[in-house]
Amino acid sequence: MKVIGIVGMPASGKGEVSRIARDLGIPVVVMGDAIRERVKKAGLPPTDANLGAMSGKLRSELGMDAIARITIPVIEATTAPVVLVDGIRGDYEVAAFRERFPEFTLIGIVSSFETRYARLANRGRSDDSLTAEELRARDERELGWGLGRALAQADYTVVNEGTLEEFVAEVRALLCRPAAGGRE
Ligand SMILES: Nc1ncnc2c1ncn2[C@@H]1O[C@H](COP(=O)(O)OP(=O)(O)OP(=O)(O)O)[C@@H](O)[C@H]1O
Repeated sequence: MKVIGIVGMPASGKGEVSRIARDLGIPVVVMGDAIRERVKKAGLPPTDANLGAMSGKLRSELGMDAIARITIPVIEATTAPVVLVDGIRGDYEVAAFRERFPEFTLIGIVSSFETRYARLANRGRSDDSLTAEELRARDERELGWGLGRALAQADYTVVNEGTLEEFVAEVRALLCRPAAGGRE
């Protein structure tokens, strides 16, 4: 089973990569869904603060690779030859996936703070109404989980500073490359 991981700062374009993969027929497992599910079960609204607190709780109880370990059986259950996993936040998670899936490939998505902040303003998800300070705080929280170290371990890096069309073309080409875990 080939597993492709996506890592990037908040609003760098990871969700767009998932959409492109689905269009190519590659199933996508979103690590954040495990957190959203648990926040919902706890009867809490899916705010940035609640999602962050639940992630922190799982990591402190089960270890820094907790969400990866919760996600591995979900990936395996797809029984697909290629699966994309969205939501990697730390180097411990990368290590867990690399250990379980020898053909694991990590793709890093990179966008500047200004670009990410401008795109968030247009997205309108329930946890998106952020000031620049709040986005900085979200960045800091995720960097604290080892996001920078995970990005540094990427096998491929895509800079997402241009148009969506340019990004889509670059990601499609990458996902179709056999060396990147692609389908051909
Ligand atoms: N190149 C681009 N041009 C214009 N808009 C873009 C581009 N890339 C992504 N976007 C938009 O920016 C927003 C953030 O992207 P996306 O949701 O994919 O980020 P993310 O990394 O999944 O974010 P998060 O970490 O918060 O889940 C989305 O509305 C997306 O459609």
